[in-house]
Amino acid sequence: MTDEMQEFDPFEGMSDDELDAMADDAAQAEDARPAGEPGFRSGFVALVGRPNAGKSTLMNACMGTKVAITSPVAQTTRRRMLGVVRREGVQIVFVDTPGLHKPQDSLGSELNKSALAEFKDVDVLCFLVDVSKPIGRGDAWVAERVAKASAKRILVLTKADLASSEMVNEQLEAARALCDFDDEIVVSAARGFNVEGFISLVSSYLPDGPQWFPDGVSTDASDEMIVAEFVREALLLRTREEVPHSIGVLCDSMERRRGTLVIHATIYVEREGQKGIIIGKRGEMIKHVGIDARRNLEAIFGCKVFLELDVRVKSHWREDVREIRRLGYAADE
Ligand SMILES: Nc1nc2c(ncn2[C@@H]2O[C@H](COP(=O)(O)OP(=O)(O)OP(=O)(O)O)[C@@H](O)[C@H]2O)c(=O)[nH]1
Repeated sequence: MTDEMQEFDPFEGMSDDELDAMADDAAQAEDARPAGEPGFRSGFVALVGRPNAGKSTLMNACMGTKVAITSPVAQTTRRRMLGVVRREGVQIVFVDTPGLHKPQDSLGSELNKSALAEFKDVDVLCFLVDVSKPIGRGDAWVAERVAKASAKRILVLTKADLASSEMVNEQLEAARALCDFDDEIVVSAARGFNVEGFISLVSSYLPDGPQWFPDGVSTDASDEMIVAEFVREALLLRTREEVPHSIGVLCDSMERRRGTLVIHATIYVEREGQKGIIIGKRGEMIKHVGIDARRNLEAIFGCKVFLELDVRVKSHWREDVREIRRLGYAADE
């Protein structure tokens, strides 16, 4: 670099006020969303709430297809996942987030970080509350963060099929006290009740904008990520107590051979005993996990799948951020 270049100051002669104004302009330009077709609306809509509130089930119901895995096990969702829904003149990009909870380990902290990161980047925040569970301190903690976000806020009471209309009204009242919401809706994703109403409500809060994803793209998840998640779902549905929480899955390879998708995935657990449970007597458990996962993967990929599974022990991986990152469960930096 020459002396002449080192001494060159592009801001020379500008006052502090002018420099501040320039910085503001630059920030605004960065915030500005690309223009879409006239009258087209779009935006990002995060589904947030406590574990098990029904976030993934609602996203799948809106999409009319299963992209996110679901189970009765708390903290099923370990990665933020996008689900794209298209309606006349509008594109909604749903963001399914991990359930917010009191973390017990590094994995839990990463999951919370990953969910909270969405609070500042979306157009609409949907706070999901399970109608069948008493509202507790955990909901209040989430609501406090929802209240501070600049996005539009919608209260979504889920699992309406599990409650009488009296219970729904009581829960609505309790949830309204948590935060000042722009709107509210009661749904049952399992029964399809008000799912279309929810899509319309969310759409009404979206700004003018571009089509963020081309037609035909329904998620940002890679094929490998989908494989790992569906193997994990099959395991969650067949294991109990601490075992489901100790499971991590990585898709090692995927290859198309004469119309068949040949997949190898590794299941990680924390202890030898857990490995034994997952393999099961004479390999029965792992065989059934493989069958369940394969059925779902064949439906998703639309072809025959050959799925090979290994089980390995990785002690205390849930406390090791490097391992958490390797498995894809860490919050983005
Ligand atoms: N009866 C009923 N059950 C539901 C409904 N929605 C979700 N569930 C069930 O509730 C459980 C949790 O649902 P998920 O969609 O996995 O919940 P989540 O909020 O994504 O959970 P995390 O991943 O832990 O954050 C599953 O067993 C679902 O089948 C509903 O509308 N009615």
